[in-house]
Amino acid sequence: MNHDDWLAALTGELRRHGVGPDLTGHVVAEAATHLAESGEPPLRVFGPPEAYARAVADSLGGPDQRPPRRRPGPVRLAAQGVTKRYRGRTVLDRVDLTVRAGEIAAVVGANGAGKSTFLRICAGLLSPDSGTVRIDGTLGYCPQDGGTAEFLDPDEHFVLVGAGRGLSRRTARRDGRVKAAALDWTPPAGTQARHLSGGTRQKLNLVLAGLGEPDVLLLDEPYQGFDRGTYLDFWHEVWRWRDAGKAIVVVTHLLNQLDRVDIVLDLTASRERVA
Ligand SMILES: Nc1ncnc2c1ncn2[C@@H]1O[C@H](COP(=O)(O)OP(=O)(O)OP(=O)(O)O)[C@@H](O)[C@H]1O
Repeated sequence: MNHDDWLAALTGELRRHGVGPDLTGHVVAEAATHLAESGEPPLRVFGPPEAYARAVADSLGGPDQRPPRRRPGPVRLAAQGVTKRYRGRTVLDRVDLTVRAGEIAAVVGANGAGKSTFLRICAGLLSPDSGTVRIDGTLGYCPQDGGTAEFLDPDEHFVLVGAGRGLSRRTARRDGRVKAAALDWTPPAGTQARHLSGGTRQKLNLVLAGLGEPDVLLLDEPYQGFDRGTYLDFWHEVWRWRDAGKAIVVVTHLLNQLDRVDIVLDLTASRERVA
């Protein structure tokens, strides 16, 4: 089944499941973008259109559809009125987000909606034009790409980042390797990051984000380049973090993940609302 046939079938299935025309258009456009970017066959990326449409429809069904979880704890991340402009163009307009210990928030929106910008502001790497972000606790950040040092091998990354989080060399290496194993990855000793595949570098990025068990995890589309098995491992790791009382923010543009999270911040919708 080619991309166009799959997208046409998805459109029909979404409508059959009672998804409205606007949201159907949005979901189909997102899927088309992802397919174009990944270059993979649609059946491999999303599965059969009827199953994907059902998952999307289920994810709109409200809290009953979500996996059971413990009661959330104290507020770990509080973003209020975050506004960012680039060359006079408003990318983020008074965005609010509150995430408590034991909660997962998804930041969604079309390409260019400002998801990465918002996460970089939350990570303290970028200043907002107005608004505030308060983080209570330690922080781990997994960038969309480029978070690794080309000439260091994975163990050297663990030691370097671990040192910043107060871990001894030995503990950092061990923690890094345990977290890598959760993603079904054995870091090769002596292989510099520049020689790792894109998906493997993302695994390294993700392991680094979680090193030392920070209280708040900011993950910017961390699963890009992951194969299907690793992708599932990734969500198990995120749920484990949630059960351990972490506050997690995951940037994504795949709507079929929304039933896996507790809070959804749709930046497209927020911009449309204030327009
Ligand atoms: N440093 C910058 N200078 C000017 N414009 C920028 C800068 N960084 C981002 N932008 C613009 O701000 C908008 C939001 O970018 P951002 O990367 O946050 O979006 P995104 O939602 O993460 O997109 P994607 O889904 O493609 O990753 C885009 O239009 C982008 O071109």
